[in-house]
Amino acid sequence: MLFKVEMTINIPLDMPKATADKIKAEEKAYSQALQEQGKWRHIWRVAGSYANVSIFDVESNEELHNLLSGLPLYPYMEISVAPLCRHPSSIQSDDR
Ligand SMILES: O=C(O)C[C@H]1C=CC(=O)O1
Repeated sequence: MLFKVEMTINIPLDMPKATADKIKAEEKAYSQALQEQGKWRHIWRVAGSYANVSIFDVESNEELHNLLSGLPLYPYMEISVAPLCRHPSSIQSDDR
């Protein structure tokens, strides 16, 4: 199941830089592990914003929820999720 996920990050201004840097490093490792597993298919920075648009490929809504709620930056994110399905005009031979 494919989902578009938009994440906007709002780290509190009073969070110490060392703390923020640690959480960001954990987030990067978590994200890259999921990308290597094929679950986090795409991640794009939204130009001009501390936000990303991502594509996830998971087995269920529950799996997506568990992955997203495990993000180290999750407490500081606004997240929106949209389910995706195949576009009838797509020339791709599969959903990749
Ligand atoms: O920077 C972001 O967009 C937030 C977050 C998502 C993946 C990652 O490495 O950081």
